[in-house]
Amino acid sequence: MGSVGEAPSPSTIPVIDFSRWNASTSKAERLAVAKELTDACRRVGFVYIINHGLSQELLDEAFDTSKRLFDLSLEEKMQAPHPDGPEVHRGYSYPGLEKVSQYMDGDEHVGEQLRQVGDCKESYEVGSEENAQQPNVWLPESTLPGFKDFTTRFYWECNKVAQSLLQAMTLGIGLDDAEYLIKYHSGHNNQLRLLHYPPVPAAQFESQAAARMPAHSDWGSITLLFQDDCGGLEVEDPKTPGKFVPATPMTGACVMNVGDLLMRWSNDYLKSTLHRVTLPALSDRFEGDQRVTRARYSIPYFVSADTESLVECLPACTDAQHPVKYEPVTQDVYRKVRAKLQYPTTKPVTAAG
Ligand SMILES: O=C(O)CCC(=O)C(=O)O
Ligand SMILES: [Fe+2]
Repeated sequence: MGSVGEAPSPSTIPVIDFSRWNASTSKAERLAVAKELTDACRRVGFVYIINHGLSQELLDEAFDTSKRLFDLSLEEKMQAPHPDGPEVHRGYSYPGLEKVSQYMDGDEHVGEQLRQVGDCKESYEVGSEENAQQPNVWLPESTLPGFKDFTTRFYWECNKVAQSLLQAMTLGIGLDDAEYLIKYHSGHNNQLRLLHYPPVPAAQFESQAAARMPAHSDWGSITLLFQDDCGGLEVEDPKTPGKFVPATPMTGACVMNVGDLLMRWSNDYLKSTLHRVTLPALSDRFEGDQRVTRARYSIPYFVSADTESLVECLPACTDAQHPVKYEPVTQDVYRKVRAKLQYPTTKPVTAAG
């Protein structure tokens, strides 16, 4: 494990004011934002986006909705259970069901061993209603009135931001066709995830019986992440492998990062960076005799290419000095290899974390 993070500095994770993209009609101004964004995605792989277009009111409602969901009893939440196995990633995952790891060789036995240390988190995944491969799993409306309506609306609002960011990146990368990336990202293969890391006695972390979310990279194209004020998200310092720096919460900002498939697509021009969730900052880490950690709520939105997309080196990312590094692969084949390691192939014995 890397060393504990130091104070964040904007030079580590850049901040981009995206109102300059949304409001601008000047080509030069848009190109400047696009270059800044692409540069951040190359150097760090992580960037704070401020003034992205989602109102604070909408974000507050998203966190309220998430809190209402996780405040339900386990029995109620299990009315929308994540289906068994790694194929469909929708509905409610109780603490310990999903194990995040960076292990990618495809050996299921190793995957099972990694799952011995449970991740102390619960989550709920929502997708497009039109994604037949990944059918949504909804709670009965009476269990959480308005949940389906709100999360569906929020999903499509996040997709608007994602599309603007992809357009800016297309320009920044230097692709001739301004719609190049958008064409592969209809939005129907994205995933909205509500995440709750419940309070846990510190001893469980100290004895390494539990973790929040170990270091990993995301699999898709880009991820937009909204986080509460708890803290704990850390990003690997691009200059010092193994050292993690905090991605300190910034009210209203979205933390954007590049995923593995976009890195591959760009012939490693863009960077998919390791990140993890540890305990909150020292100052407010523990409460009471049991030294219980604060709860954390976060909302990642994973943006993925459509399943049949053939991911082969972007035209602007190869030349004589930069030969193509990777074989073409479809989004679907790539996703299946990664998903297999995160969810057990058989049903675990208990439903409690
Ligand atoms: O909770 C967070 O802030 C990080 C979540 C994350 O990295 C993920 O779900 O891939
Ligand atoms: Fe992640």
